[in-house]
Amino acid sequence: MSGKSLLLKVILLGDGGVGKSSIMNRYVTNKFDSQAFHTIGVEFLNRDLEVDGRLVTLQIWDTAGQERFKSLRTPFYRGADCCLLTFSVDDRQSFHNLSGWRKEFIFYADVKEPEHFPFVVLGNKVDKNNREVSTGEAQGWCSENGGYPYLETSAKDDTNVAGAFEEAVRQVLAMEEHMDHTVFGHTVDLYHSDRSKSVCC
Ligand SMILES: Nc1nc2c(ncn2[C@@H]2O[C@H](COP(=O)(O)OP(=O)(O)OP(=O)(O)O)[C@@H](O)[C@H]2O)c(=O)[nH]1
Ligand SMILES: [Mg+2]
Repeated sequence: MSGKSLLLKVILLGDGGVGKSSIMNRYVTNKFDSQAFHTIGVEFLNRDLEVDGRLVTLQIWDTAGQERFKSLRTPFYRGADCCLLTFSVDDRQSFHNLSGWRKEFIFYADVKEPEHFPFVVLGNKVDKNNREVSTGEAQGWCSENGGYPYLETSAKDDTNVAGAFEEAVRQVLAMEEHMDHTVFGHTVDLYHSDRSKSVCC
């Protein structure tokens, strides 16, 4: 296990009321408030964890989902290592809005290669029995829209909350590994292209 802790910024996005603050608070403080207030702007909390032998400090950014707070949240998207796109399984509209959230994130975070960015999709409030979005439908959207991992959570019951953040870390680490290999590949390519140039001139 490496002794050095890696600082990762993960950001929770999704409609107002889907449970973003509740997920963050459940994970960091192990508390749940059944009458939580809407977030205004952004808030963040840190938590250390270990994933596959790597020590990680997660900086979790919780954003305000209500449309009227858009200008307060978007300046904080830059530098995020992973984005947790969140909807509530008892709210079909929040599921339909996932594409819009992804688009907003890519634009304001200025993501250069959106197809390689680690998104994770969370279907929250699985403890409720008035479900409007099935597991299969959500999984279908994830596989058609970039092959994102999908996790069903309940901040209330503490279902899969830790698992969601661990998955986020795994996605980032996997991406880093992929980038390392890509950079190595490019180095070799550049070497060859330089040589061919010198032959030409
Ligand atoms: N039953 C149930 N209720 C939940 C769950 N998560 C959150 N809630 C409730 O849903 C309401 C909204 O939760 P929040 O965490 O404030 O939602 P949010 O996504 O942060 O909303 P904004 O800050 O407006 O963007 C609150 O009353 C929570 O208690 C859950 O897993 N199950
Ligand atoms: Mg909130």
